[in-house]
Amino acid sequence: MDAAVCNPSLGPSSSSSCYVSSRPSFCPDLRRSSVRLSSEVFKVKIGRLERSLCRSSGNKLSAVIASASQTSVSDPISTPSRNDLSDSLKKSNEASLILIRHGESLWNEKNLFTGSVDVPLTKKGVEEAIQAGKRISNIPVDMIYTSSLIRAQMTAMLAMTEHRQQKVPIILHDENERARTWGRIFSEETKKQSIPVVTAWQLNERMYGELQGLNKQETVERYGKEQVHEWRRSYDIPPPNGESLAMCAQRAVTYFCDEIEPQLFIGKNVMIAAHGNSLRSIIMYLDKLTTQEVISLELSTGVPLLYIFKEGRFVRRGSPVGPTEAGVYAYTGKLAQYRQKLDEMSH
Ligand SMILES: O=C(O)[C@H](O)COP(=O)(O)O
Repeated sequence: MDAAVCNPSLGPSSSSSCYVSSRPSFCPDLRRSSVRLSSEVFKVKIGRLERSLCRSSGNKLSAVIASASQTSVSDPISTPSRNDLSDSLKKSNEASLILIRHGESLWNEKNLFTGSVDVPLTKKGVEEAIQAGKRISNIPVDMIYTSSLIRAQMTAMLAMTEHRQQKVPIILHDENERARTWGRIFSEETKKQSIPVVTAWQLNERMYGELQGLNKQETVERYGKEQVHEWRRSYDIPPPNGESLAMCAQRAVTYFCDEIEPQLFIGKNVMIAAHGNSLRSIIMYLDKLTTQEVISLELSTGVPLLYIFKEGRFVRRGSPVGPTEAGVYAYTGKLAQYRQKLDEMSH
Protein backbone atom coordinates (compact mmCIF):
# COMPACT_ATOMS: atom_id res chain seq x y z
CA MET A 1 0.00 0.00 0.00
CA ASP A 2 1.53 3.24 -1.00
CA ALA A 3 -0.30 6.45 -0.29
CA ALA A 4 -3.15 4.71 1.44
CA VAL A 5 -3.61 4.58 5.18
CA CYS A 6 -5.72 2.32 7.34
CA ASN A 7 -7.79 5.09 8.72
CA PRO A 8 -7.02 8.73 8.32
CA SER A 9 -9.06 9.55 11.38
CA LEU A 10 -6.77 9.06 14.32
CA GLY A 11 -9.20 9.56 17.13
CA PRO A 12 -8.82 7.62 20.36
CA SER A 13 -10.54 4.57 18.99
CA SER A 14 -8.21 4.26 16.07
CA SER A 15 -6.24 1.43 17.51
CA SER A 16 -6.01 -0.89 14.58
CA SER A 17 -2.54 -1.22 13.29
CA CYS A 18 -1.48 -0.33 10.41
CA TYR A 19 0.70 -0.22 7.47
CA VAL A 20 4.25 0.11 6.43
CA SER A 21 4.73 3.05 4.22
CA SER A 22 6.43 1.97 1.05
CA ARG A 23 8.37 5.22 1.15
CA PRO A 24 11.62 4.78 2.93
CA SER A 25 11.96 7.79 5.10
CA PHE A 26 14.42 10.63 4.90
CA CYS A 27 14.14 13.45 2.53
CA PRO A 28 15.69 11.95 -0.63
CA ASP A 29 12.61 9.90 -1.19
CA LEU A 30 10.39 12.91 -1.30
CA ARG A 31 11.51 13.25 -4.86
CA ARG A 32 9.29 10.34 -5.74
CA SER A 33 6.94 10.56 -2.82
CA SER A 34 3.27 11.09 -3.37
CA VAL A 35 3.02 13.23 -0.26
CA ARG A 36 1.20 16.34 -1.31
CA LEU A 37 3.25 18.89 0.48
CA SER A 38 3.26 22.39 -0.90
CA SER A 39 5.79 23.01 -3.59
CA GLU A 40 7.60 25.38 -1.21
CA VAL A 41 8.01 22.61 1.36
CA PHE A 42 9.17 20.32 -1.36
CA LYS A 43 11.75 22.84 -2.51
CA VAL A 44 12.95 23.46 1.04
CA LYS A 45 13.22 19.73 1.67
CA ILE A 46 15.07 19.05 -1.51
CA GLY A 47 17.32 22.03 -0.91
CA ARG A 48 18.15 20.86 2.59
CA LEU A 49 18.48 17.31 1.45
CA GLU A 50 20.97 18.31 -1.17
CA ARG A 51 22.88 20.30 1.40
CA SER A 52 22.85 17.55 4.01
CA LEU A 53 23.20 14.44 1.93
CA CYS A 54 23.98 14.85 -1.75
CA ARG A 55 26.76 17.36 -1.33
CA SER A 56 28.67 15.00 0.91
CA SER A 57 29.79 12.77 -1.97
CA GLY A 58 26.75 10.57 -1.68
CA ASN A 59 27.81 9.06 1.64
CA LYS A 60 24.46 8.94 3.40
CA LEU A 61 25.74 7.39 6.60
CA SER A 62 28.39 9.99 7.28
CA ALA A 63 25.95 12.72 6.35
CA VAL A 64 23.44 11.44 8.87
CA ILE A 65 26.06 11.14 11.59
CA ALA A 66 27.35 14.60 10.84
CA SER A 67 23.85 15.99 10.79
CA ALA A 68 22.92 14.30 14.08
CA SER A 69 26.04 15.49 15.81
CA GLN A 70 25.37 19.06 14.75
CA THR A 71 21.79 19.22 15.82
CA SER A 72 20.52 21.42 18.58
CA VAL A 73 20.78 18.46 20.93
CA SER A 74 24.54 18.66 21.06
CA ASP A 75 24.07 19.70 24.64
CA PRO A 76 25.58 19.24 28.04
CA ILE A 77 23.37 16.22 28.71
CA SER A 78 23.84 14.02 25.73
CA THR A 79 26.45 15.14 23.31
CA PRO A 80 26.98 11.94 21.41
CA SER A 81 30.44 11.49 19.95
CA ARG A 82 30.81 10.40 16.37
CA ASN A 83 31.91 6.97 17.58
CA ASP A 84 28.84 6.61 19.80
CA LEU A 85 26.67 7.55 16.88
CA SER A 86 28.32 5.04 14.56
CA ASP A 87 27.97 2.31 17.19
CA SER A 88 24.40 3.16 17.86
CA LEU A 89 23.67 3.22 14.15
CA LYS A 90 25.18 -0.22 13.70
CA LYS A 91 23.33 -1.70 16.67
CA SER A 92 20.00 -0.07 16.18
CA ASN A 93 17.49 -0.99 13.59
CA GLU A 94 14.44 0.40 15.31
CA ALA A 95 13.31 3.46 17.22
CA SER A 96 10.00 4.55 18.74
CA LEU A 97 8.33 7.83 17.93
CA ILE A 98 5.54 9.02 20.23
CA LEU A 99 3.39 11.95 19.13
CA ILE A 100 1.17 13.62 21.66
CA ARG A 101 -1.13 16.58 21.35
CA HIS A 102 -1.17 18.67 24.52
CA GLY A 103 -3.91 18.16 27.11
CA GLU A 104 -6.92 20.45 27.28
CA SER A 105 -5.94 24.12 27.63
CA LEU A 106 -7.92 26.89 29.31
CA TRP A 107 -8.90 28.18 25.88
CA ASN A 108 -9.86 24.71 24.61
CA GLU A 109 -12.20 24.63 27.58
CA LYS A 110 -13.68 28.01 26.64
CA ASN A 111 -13.86 26.95 22.96
CA LEU A 112 -11.63 29.83 21.83
CA PHE A 113 -9.28 29.77 18.83
CA THR A 114 -5.84 29.61 20.43
CA GLY A 115 -3.13 29.20 17.78
CA SER A 116 0.07 30.96 18.85
CA VAL A 117 -1.36 32.33 22.11
CA ASP A 118 0.48 30.74 25.03
CA VAL A 119 -2.25 29.33 27.27
CA PRO A 120 -1.69 26.75 30.06
CA LEU A 121 -3.54 23.49 30.71
CA THR A 122 -6.76 23.13 32.68
CA LYS A 123 -6.96 20.62 35.52
CA LYS A 124 -8.53 18.24 33.05
CA GLY A 125 -5.59 18.86 30.71
CA VAL A 126 -3.17 18.07 33.53
CA GLU A 127 -5.03 14.81 34.16
CA GLU A 128 -5.02 13.97 30.43
CA ALA A 129 -1.26 14.48 30.32
CA ILE A 130 -0.77 12.20 33.32
CA GLN A 131 -3.00 9.54 31.74
CA ALA A 132 -1.04 9.86 28.50
CA GLY A 133 2.13 9.30 30.51
CA LYS A 134 0.67 6.08 31.92
CA ARG A 135 -0.11 4.88 28.41
CA ILE A 136 3.43 5.39 27.21
CA SER A 137 5.16 4.44 30.44
CA ASN A 138 6.64 1.28 28.91
CA ILE A 139 7.87 2.86 25.69
CA PRO A 140 11.49 4.05 25.77
CA VAL A 141 12.10 7.79 25.48
CA ASP A 142 15.62 9.14 24.88
CA MET A 143 14.78 12.60 23.60
CA ILE A 144 11.80 14.89 23.89
CA TYR A 145 10.83 17.65 21.48
CA THR A 146 8.15 20.14 22.43
CA SER A 147 6.89 23.35 20.93
CA SER A 148 7.85 26.56 22.67
CA LEU A 149 4.32 26.87 24.11
CA ILE A 150 3.58 26.05 27.75
CA ARG A 151 0.65 23.70 27.04
CA ALA A 152 2.91 21.31 25.09
CA GLN A 153 5.73 21.61 27.62
CA MET A 154 3.42 20.96 30.58
CA THR A 155 2.06 17.92 28.77
CA ALA A 156 5.50 16.47 28.10
CA MET A 157 6.70 17.04 31.67
CA LEU A 158 3.55 15.69 33.30
CA ALA A 159 3.55 12.63 31.05
CA MET A 160 7.12 11.87 32.03
CA THR A 161 6.24 11.82 35.74
CA GLU A 162 4.54 8.47 34.96
CA HIS A 163 7.37 6.99 32.94
CA ARG A 164 8.86 3.79 34.33
CA GLN A 165 12.33 4.71 33.11
CA GLN A 166 12.29 7.38 35.83
CA LYS A 167 14.72 9.66 34.08
CA VAL A 168 14.55 13.40 34.59
CA PRO A 169 13.45 15.47 31.57
CA ILE A 170 15.65 18.57 31.36
CA ILE A 171 14.84 21.52 29.12
CA LEU A 172 17.83 22.65 27.08
CA HIS A 173 18.20 26.39 26.86
CA ASP A 174 19.81 27.36 23.64
CA GLU A 175 18.83 31.00 23.42
CA ASN A 176 22.31 32.37 24.08
CA GLU A 177 25.78 31.35 25.17
CA ARG A 178 25.08 32.11 28.81
CA ALA A 179 21.97 29.94 28.86
CA ARG A 180 23.96 27.10 27.33
CA THR A 181 26.91 27.38 29.73
CA TRP A 182 24.94 28.03 32.88
CA GLY A 183 22.83 24.94 32.26
CA ARG A 184 25.78 22.55 32.21
CA ILE A 185 25.76 19.36 34.27
CA PHE A 186 29.01 18.12 35.76
CA SER A 187 28.20 14.51 36.56
CA GLU A 188 28.24 11.85 33.86
CA GLU A 189 25.99 9.66 36.00
CA THR A 190 23.43 12.44 36.39
CA LYS A 191 23.53 13.09 32.65
CA LYS A 192 22.74 9.42 32.05
CA GLN A 193 19.68 9.75 34.24
CA SER A 194 18.41 12.73 32.22
CA ILE A 195 16.37 13.12 29.05
CA PRO A 196 17.14 16.20 26.94
CA VAL A 197 14.08 18.27 26.08
CA VAL A 198 14.45 20.42 22.99
CA THR A 199 11.92 23.22 22.56
CA ALA A 200 11.28 24.42 19.03
CA TRP A 201 8.93 27.18 17.85
CA GLN A 202 8.65 25.31 14.56
CA LEU A 203 6.44 22.77 16.35
CA ASN A 204 4.07 25.47 17.63
CA GLU A 205 0.37 25.45 16.83
CA ARG A 206 -0.48 27.09 13.51
CA MET A 207 -0.90 30.82 13.82
CA TYR A 208 -4.67 31.32 13.73
CA GLY A 209 -4.48 34.96 12.62
CA GLU A 210 -7.48 37.14 13.36
CA LEU A 211 -9.40 34.18 14.74
CA GLN A 212 -7.17 34.00 17.85
CA GLY A 213 -9.23 34.66 20.96
CA LEU A 214 -12.58 34.35 19.10
CA ASN A 215 -15.16 31.85 20.24
CA LYS A 216 -15.42 28.98 17.74
CA GLN A 217 -19.20 28.69 17.96
CA GLU A 218 -19.74 32.45 17.60
CA THR A 219 -17.38 32.44 14.61
CA VAL A 220 -19.52 29.73 12.98
CA GLU A 221 -22.64 31.80 13.63
CA ARG A 222 -21.00 34.86 12.10
CA TYR A 223 -19.19 33.40 9.06
CA GLY A 224 -21.05 30.12 8.49
CA LYS A 225 -20.14 26.51 9.16
CA GLU A 226 -18.52 25.89 5.79
CA GLN A 227 -16.24 28.89 5.89
CA VAL A 228 -15.07 28.11 9.41
CA HIS A 229 -14.54 24.44 8.55
CA GLU A 230 -12.45 25.51 5.57
CA TRP A 231 -10.30 27.74 7.78
CA ARG A 232 -9.87 25.02 10.37
CA ARG A 233 -9.36 21.92 8.26
CA SER A 234 -8.48 22.70 4.65
CA TYR A 235 -4.89 22.18 3.60
CA ASP A 236 -4.14 25.43 1.88
CA ILE A 237 -6.74 28.02 2.84
CA PRO A 238 -5.42 30.18 5.69
CA PRO A 239 -7.65 31.85 8.27
CA PRO A 240 -7.56 35.67 7.93
CA ASN A 241 -3.91 36.72 8.32
CA GLY A 242 -3.00 33.33 9.76
CA GLU A 243 -1.26 30.16 8.64
CA SER A 244 -2.84 27.46 6.50
CA LEU A 245 -1.93 23.86 7.29
CA ALA A 246 0.43 23.99 4.30
CA MET A 247 2.24 26.97 5.83
CA CYS A 248 2.41 25.24 9.19
CA ALA A 249 3.78 22.10 7.48
CA GLN A 250 6.48 24.14 5.86
CA ARG A 251 8.09 24.82 9.23
CA ALA A 252 6.96 21.78 11.24
CA VAL A 253 7.71 19.08 8.68
CA THR A 254 10.98 20.71 7.68
CA TYR A 255 12.02 20.74 11.35
CA PHE A 256 10.96 17.10 11.70
CA CYS A 257 13.09 16.11 8.68
CA ASP A 258 16.09 18.18 9.65
CA GLU A 259 16.26 17.63 13.40
CA ILE A 260 14.13 14.70 14.49
CA GLU A 261 14.51 12.10 11.74
CA PRO A 262 18.30 12.02 12.11
CA GLN A 263 17.84 11.13 15.79
CA LEU A 264 15.46 8.29 14.94
CA PHE A 265 17.84 7.16 12.27
CA ILE A 266 20.59 6.64 14.85
CA GLY A 267 18.23 4.70 17.11
CA LYS A 268 17.08 7.40 19.56
CA ASN A 269 13.53 6.96 20.84
CA VAL A 270 11.72 10.26 20.53
CA MET A 271 8.60 11.82 22.00
CA ILE A 272 7.09 14.94 20.42
CA ALA A 273 4.58 16.97 22.43
CA ALA A 274 2.95 19.54 20.17
CA HIS A 275 -0.39 20.72 18.81
CA GLY A 276 -3.42 19.71 16.78
CA ASN A 277 -2.25 21.28 13.55
CA SER A 278 1.54 21.01 13.78
CA LEU A 279 1.04 17.30 14.49
CA ARG A 280 -1.54 16.95 11.71
CA SER A 281 1.06 18.23 9.28
CA ILE A 282 3.69 15.80 10.60
CA ILE A 283 1.23 12.89 10.46
CA MET A 284 0.33 13.90 6.93
CA TYR A 285 4.00 13.48 6.09
CA LEU A 286 4.46 10.20 8.01
CA ASP A 287 1.26 8.59 6.75
CA LYS A 288 1.48 10.09 3.27
CA LEU A 289 -2.00 11.56 3.51
CA THR A 290 -3.36 13.52 0.60
CA THR A 291 -4.64 17.07 0.97
CA GLN A 292 -8.14 15.56 0.94
CA GLU A 293 -7.41 12.87 3.52
CA VAL A 294 -5.89 15.32 5.97
CA ILE A 295 -9.19 17.22 6.17
CA SER A 296 -10.73 14.44 8.25
CA LEU A 297 -7.68 13.92 10.45
CA GLU A 298 -8.65 14.94 14.00
CA LEU A 299 -6.42 14.61 17.04
CA SER A 300 -7.84 14.48 20.54
CA THR A 301 -6.09 16.28 23.37
CA GLY A 302 -3.69 14.15 25.41
CA VAL A 303 -3.88 11.00 23.29
CA PRO A 304 -0.49 9.56 22.38
CA LEU A 305 0.21 7.92 19.03
CA LEU A 306 3.02 5.47 18.51
CA TYR A 307 5.12 4.96 15.39
CA ILE A 308 8.00 2.57 14.93
CA PHE A 309 10.83 3.77 12.74
CA LYS A 310 12.46 0.73 11.23
CA GLU A 311 14.71 0.25 8.23
CA GLY A 312 14.08 3.81 7.20
CA ARG A 313 10.29 3.49 7.30
CA PHE A 314 7.57 4.63 9.67
CA VAL A 315 5.06 2.03 10.86
CA ARG A 316 2.08 3.36 12.76
CA ARG A 317 1.13 1.20 15.71
CA GLY A 318 -2.10 3.00 16.43
CA SER A 319 -2.80 4.70 19.68
CA PRO A 320 -1.78 3.10 22.93
CA VAL A 321 -5.23 3.56 24.40
CA GLY A 322 -7.41 0.68 25.33
CA PRO A 323 -8.29 -1.97 27.84
CA THR A 324 -4.96 -3.76 27.60
CA GLU A 325 -1.81 -2.25 26.21
CA ALA A 326 -0.65 -5.38 24.48
CA GLY A 327 -4.06 -5.84 22.90
CA VAL A 328 -3.85 -2.42 21.36
CA TYR A 329 -0.37 -2.36 19.99
CA ALA A 330 1.58 -5.52 19.71
CA TYR A 331 5.04 -4.91 21.01
CA THR A 332 7.89 -5.20 18.64
CA GLY A 333 10.63 -7.55 19.87
CA LYS A 334 12.68 -4.59 21.01
CA LEU A 335 9.81 -2.96 22.90
CA ALA A 336 8.93 -6.27 24.53
CA GLN A 337 12.53 -6.67 25.69
CA TYR A 338 12.54 -3.13 27.03
CA ARG A 339 9.39 -3.73 28.97
CA GLN A 340 10.76 -6.96 30.39
CA LYS A 341 13.84 -5.09 31.61
CA LEU A 342 11.63 -2.51 33.31
CA ASP A 343 9.67 -5.32 34.98
CA GLU A 344 12.88 -6.98 36.19
CA MET A 345 14.19 -3.71 37.58
CA SER A 346 11.03 -3.07 39.54
CA HIS A 347 11.11 -6.48 41.27
O1 LIG B 1 -5.51 26.59 18.24
C1 LIG B 1 -6.58 26.07 18.57
O2 LIG B 1 -7.63 26.73 18.75
C2 LIG B 1 -6.66 24.59 18.77
O3 LIG B 1 -5.55 24.18 19.46
C3 LIG B 1 -6.75 23.85 17.49
O4 LIG B 1 -7.88 24.30 16.92
P1 LIG B 1 -8.60 23.65 15.66
O5 LIG B 1 -9.18 22.35 16.11
O6 LIG B 1 -9.62 24.66 15.31
O7 LIG B 1 -7.57 23.51 14.58
